[in-house]
Amino acid sequence: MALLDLAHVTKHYRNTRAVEGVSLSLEQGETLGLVGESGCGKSTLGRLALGLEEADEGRIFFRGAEITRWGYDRWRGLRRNMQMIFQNPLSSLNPLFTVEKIIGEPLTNYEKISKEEMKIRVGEMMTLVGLEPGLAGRRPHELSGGQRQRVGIARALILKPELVVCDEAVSSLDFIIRGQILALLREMKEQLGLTYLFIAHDLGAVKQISDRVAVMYLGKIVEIIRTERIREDACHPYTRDLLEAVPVSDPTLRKNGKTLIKGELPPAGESVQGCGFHSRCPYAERVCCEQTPVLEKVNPLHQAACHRVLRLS
Ligand SMILES: Nc1ncnc2c1ncn2[C@@H]1O[C@H](COP(=O)(O)OP(=O)(O)OP(=O)(O)O)[C@@H](O)[C@H]1O
Repeated sequence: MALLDLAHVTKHYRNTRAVEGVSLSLEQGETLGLVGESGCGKSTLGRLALGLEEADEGRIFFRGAEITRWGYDRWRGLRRNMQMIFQNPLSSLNPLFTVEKIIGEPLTNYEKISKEEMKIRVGEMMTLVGLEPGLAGRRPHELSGGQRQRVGIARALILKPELVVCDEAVSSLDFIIRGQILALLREMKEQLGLTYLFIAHDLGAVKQISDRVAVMYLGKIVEIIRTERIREDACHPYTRDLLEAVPVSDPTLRKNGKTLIKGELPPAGESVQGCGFHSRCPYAERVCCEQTPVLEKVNPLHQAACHRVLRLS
């Protein structure tokens, strides 16, 4: 049984179709990467998975139990099992709190424990994520970017959750620190038996940590593929474009989460007839402008939503 299942989940904001009929499963212990350009709906999908947003349509299951319309009290019980690691720790960590208080806060919210026990558990967690004990009394602005992200990770993991959504968790870090934090996330996953939904606009980071990759475009999943086969087998033209954009080592070529893909995204909220990618796709044919392709199996471990690919396979 999957740990998390999303079935035909849709979320629209007033003018924006953020998530459109997405179906996804996360197996216990896997890391599923979710990649796509800024604004394609990745964070909304992550928030829906954690019950931080309510779906307009579709169903969400955790360990087979439907949680789509759970009220606050039932969610509170489940939420300790589901945590989030954010992109910008400086804005997600309370600037007035010490490291110890930030990491210990979920414990005081969910468990009745003494101050001494809290200190011990926070100390253990700090050691686990590679933070010196001497940093316990510091505040977020007194830490480096990498240390702050370690604090965010420690806070997310202190309740020993099962599912962790990492939302652009390494995107604001420089290359070396990014590698260290990815290594830490991998290590924590092994030690604590975690399952990750790893969200990023950068396929390079996603590839380094994920078992499978789900590619999102304009609120829809357009391809799901095992990471080890992505270079060889990825067949959706959008995924191929993302792959082409990966090896760019010159940071000036990749800014603000934008890839080097040609053409513009249709305006947010605009309903697109046919395949959402057709206006940017070099292979688009008439059918692509008229009919929306659905996500179908290319083989048992690979799905794609593309008229051309499905006709050729
Ligand atoms: N609370 C909200 N109210 C209105 N529109 C929203 C809200 N949250 C997200 N959106 C819109 O929904 C779309 C998807 O946003 P989302 O943040 O999920 O995308 P994303 O792929 O995570 O992009 P980014 O990496 O830039 O955060 C965007 O057009 C965004 O402006």
